[in-house]
Amino acid sequence: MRRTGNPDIVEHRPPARRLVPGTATRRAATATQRIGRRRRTPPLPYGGPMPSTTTPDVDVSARSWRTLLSILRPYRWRIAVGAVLGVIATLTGLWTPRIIENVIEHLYAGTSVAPDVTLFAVLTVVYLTAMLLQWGTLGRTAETVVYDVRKKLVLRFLGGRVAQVRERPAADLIARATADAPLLQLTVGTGFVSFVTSATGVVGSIVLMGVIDGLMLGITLAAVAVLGVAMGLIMPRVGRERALAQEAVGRMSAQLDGSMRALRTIKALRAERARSEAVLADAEKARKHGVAAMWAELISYETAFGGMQIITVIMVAFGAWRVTEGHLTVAALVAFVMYTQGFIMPLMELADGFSTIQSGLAASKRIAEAEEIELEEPAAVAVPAPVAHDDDAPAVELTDVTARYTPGEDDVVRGVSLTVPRTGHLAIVGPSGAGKSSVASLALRFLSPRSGTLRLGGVPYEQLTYAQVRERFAYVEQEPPVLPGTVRDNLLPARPSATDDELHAALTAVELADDVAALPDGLDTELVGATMTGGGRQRLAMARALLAGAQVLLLDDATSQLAGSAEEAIARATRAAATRGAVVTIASRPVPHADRIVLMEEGRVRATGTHAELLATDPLYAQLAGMPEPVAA
Ligand SMILES: Nc1ncnc2c1ncn2[C@@H]1O[C@H](COP(=O)(O)OP(=O)(O)OP(=O)(O)O)[C@@H](O)[C@H]1O
Repeated sequence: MRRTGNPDIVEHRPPARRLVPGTATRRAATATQRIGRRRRTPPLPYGGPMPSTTTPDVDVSARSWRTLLSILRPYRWRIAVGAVLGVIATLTGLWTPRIIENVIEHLYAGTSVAPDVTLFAVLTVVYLTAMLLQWGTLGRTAETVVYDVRKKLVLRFLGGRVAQVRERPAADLIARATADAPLLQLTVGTGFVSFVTSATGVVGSIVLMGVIDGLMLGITLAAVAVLGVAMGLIMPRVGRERALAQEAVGRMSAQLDGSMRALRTIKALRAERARSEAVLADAEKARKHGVAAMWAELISYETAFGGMQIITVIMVAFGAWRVTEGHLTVAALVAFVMYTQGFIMPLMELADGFSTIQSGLAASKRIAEAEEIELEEPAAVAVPAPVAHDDDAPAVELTDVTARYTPGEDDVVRGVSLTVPRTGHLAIVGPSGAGKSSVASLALRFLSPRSGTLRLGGVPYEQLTYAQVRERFAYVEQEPPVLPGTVRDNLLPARPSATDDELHAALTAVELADDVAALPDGLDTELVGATMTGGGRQRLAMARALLAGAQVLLLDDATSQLAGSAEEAIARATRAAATRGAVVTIASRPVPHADRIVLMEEGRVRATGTHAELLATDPLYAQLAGMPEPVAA
């Protein structure tokens, strides 16, 4: 398998195997072609994003090995079968020079070459069959490894703890599933297996060359040892430079992702050039390390092939002398030179396998890092036991809850106690940073309390699964995003069984029905988040929340970007929802129509009351309302 420019496309190609050292298969992969091919289809590192927030780290530690082996363990038998098939193909190819030797001998002796030709044909069939099976087995396995790794990562990213997922740049995580995973494919396809088959080829060639002429083998091995040392010095540099290029491309992708998200701000600041330079600085580093890796690779191949050509010339000259001295037949010399020529490819495959495994190690290290994100709940809790909620208990109850986002940092919610009744409208109001959204995060279990208790319908959160908690809420987050897909895809997750009429009713409630009807494909129009107004996204999210019909409608600044009739429509819908269940709105301004208001400041509940009560008694609330402070204060 070879890497192509596209990180997701990895060309399947069996490791160059030797049917005949120096013949069709062998010649097809001469040094120049190999280098040329690499140039045309550069290895992934230069083409795919590989974000990392850490400093470049090319550590190939025992831990990386353990990780790589544990990722590949489930496929070990299939990889072993591939390796065995590769060994069979290699051993088959090893006999070819001996057959040629026999053919020449028989031609000199005037005897029939039919048995040799027949054997050659049989070995060719065996070789082709083994290659076919090896390619098929490894290709399939490699694709399966990538799929399984991607599946694990996607499930972890979407099923992981919110705080842990959010603290990592999204582009970084995405790259681990998209760009790192295919590197394992290469490791399966060419890495381990080419190690085994190449070693077989090298050992087999040595044995057969020794059978032909021990002295010539000795000289060849001495020369190859010198070459091996040179290659050993150069090849690790290839791996190092590749990894550094991967890191740089990764940082570039994170930079570009952030800049694209802030496109309008960047343009308004006329900062396009500065941002482009910041992105391209990493692109330049990737280019620099890519070129360094290419040169190291080029030098190693040039050294290997140049060296082997020199060895071959020496062997031809030395062998010719041995022939004239009567120590060797011409046929044996031909066979020996063929082995010499064919010797280099397994050696280079060994080196190639080494650098491929290094890339696989780097990739598995990053994949393992992503797998450190803890899942909210193990798969075993997929079918939770039913819970008996107390019908008389409040919808949600927080008792003396304290929480923080990062261990060692300040608490952002401090001893908060509040009750959300089963029906009615509760508002949580406070200045920016007061901890209002953090309370919502606690209620939705995006954040875990450090102390205190949360209850849902009288049942402590610890006795509920995350899903059991969240099914009771319909949530509109601050600046809600558009989900990938159509209008319908954006609504149905709230109630998969909803009919078109129900979808239209929800859209009508937020005054979005006419806009959707005007779209080219109505409900089935693909939405592009970037082209939707903030108000449009809020109304769509509100429609989704209304459709869910959950017990608690939790709205975090849900109308901040709305005005006029749309805002009034949502206020109407909210009032209606408050008669059926609980509505909790979070706002930084007073909410006059709420039944009860909890005023928060610096993570604490500062006061509780109705709008009129707080307006009359609390200076902060009055200040938020833009009114003069109460006289009593
Ligand atoms: N994911 C997070 N990681 C770390 N700290 C956070 C995180 N989210 C919020 N905070 C911090 O927690 C504190 C409370 O923030 P929170 O968003 O809950 O306040 P808020 O009252 O909702 O403010 P706003 O109205 O501006 O959204 C702030 O100091 C904020 O910086």
